[in-house]
Amino acid sequence: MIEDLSKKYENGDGIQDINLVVNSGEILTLLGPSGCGKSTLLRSIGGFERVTTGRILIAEKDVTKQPPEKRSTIMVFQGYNLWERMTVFENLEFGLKLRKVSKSERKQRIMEMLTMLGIEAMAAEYPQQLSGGQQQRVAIGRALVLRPEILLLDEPYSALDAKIRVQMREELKKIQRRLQITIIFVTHDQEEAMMLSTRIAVMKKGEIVQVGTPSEIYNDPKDIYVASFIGEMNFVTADTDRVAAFRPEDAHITSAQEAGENTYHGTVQQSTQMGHYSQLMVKLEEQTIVLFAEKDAFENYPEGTDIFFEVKKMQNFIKGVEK
Ligand SMILES: Nc1ncnc2c1ncn2[C@@H]1O[C@H](COP(=O)(O)OP(=O)(O)OP(=O)(O)O)[C@@H](O)[C@H]1O
Repeated sequence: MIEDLSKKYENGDGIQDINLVVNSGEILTLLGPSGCGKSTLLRSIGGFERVTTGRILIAEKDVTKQPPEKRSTIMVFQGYNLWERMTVFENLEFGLKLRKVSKSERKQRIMEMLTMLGIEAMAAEYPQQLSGGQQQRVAIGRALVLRPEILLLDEPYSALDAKIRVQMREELKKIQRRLQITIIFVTHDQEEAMMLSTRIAVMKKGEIVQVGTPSEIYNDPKDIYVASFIGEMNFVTADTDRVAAFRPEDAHITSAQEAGENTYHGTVQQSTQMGHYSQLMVKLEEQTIVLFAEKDAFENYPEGTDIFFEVKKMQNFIKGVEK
């Protein structure tokens, strides 16, 4: 649990007014653009920052002033920081030795962990002999073998290519379920957050703006900032203090004859087949919006075509709160 936490660097940057309850056994993602304070919050939880105000409690114990090694958290940093001169086995063994775990138990725990991560055959190899994905597994294994209550991951997949990232996320979810561990995960990638999280905390300029399940955040964003950060959102009509918005999938193409109350009319500016669907960029009077349509729709609506579409679910936001 985090209470009224702030961390101010000397230059005035940092995080403030952070209140957050992390539930045991969940994957909570801190999501936001670069510089919004995700890593600062994660490092504070892990004990790597001296916080300015507020408290951090883990299982009701106040750990705010405790060093990292006294906390039941383990942090995996972005660059993994594997020890290059140690084998994979030794990388995992180091922390166990410090904790005075017996040799036989060390071996058993390490081999169990490597097997769970599918890298048991690499136990005797050195980090630089491994692929990026394998190194990432070693870093996670090195943390998990110490059996933390909370695993802290700072953009762990940012160095991996798209396909491996997806695979790693699935693996992480499986491991998390199996070990029933709590994970706090930092990312700026909204798709990654949607895929992985039990809940997402969306951050902006050092503060948390909304916390909720992926579907709560997606279906009921609190303000324009959250709405535009997660998924596609079209902002259409605006009166002096409100903006109306809809997701591309909440609109469907119709015709002039069928036009009803929530029907809009525009001109197709760009028509693209995206794979299993078509994407149409449509110019309205003032804005350009995005529509999704069935796979072959791009052929029926080439650039320059007049198009009518009906919006099924419109959301309203107060203007200016995104600033
Ligand atoms: N050690 C530091 N000293 C001074 N300012 C810092 C320090 N670390 C971070 N900051 C500043 O604090 C703010 C939050 O940084 P932080 O790294 O937590 O953001 P982030 O959301 O994790 O972004 P990124 O994904 O780029 O790491 C930024 O404005 C950053 O420049």
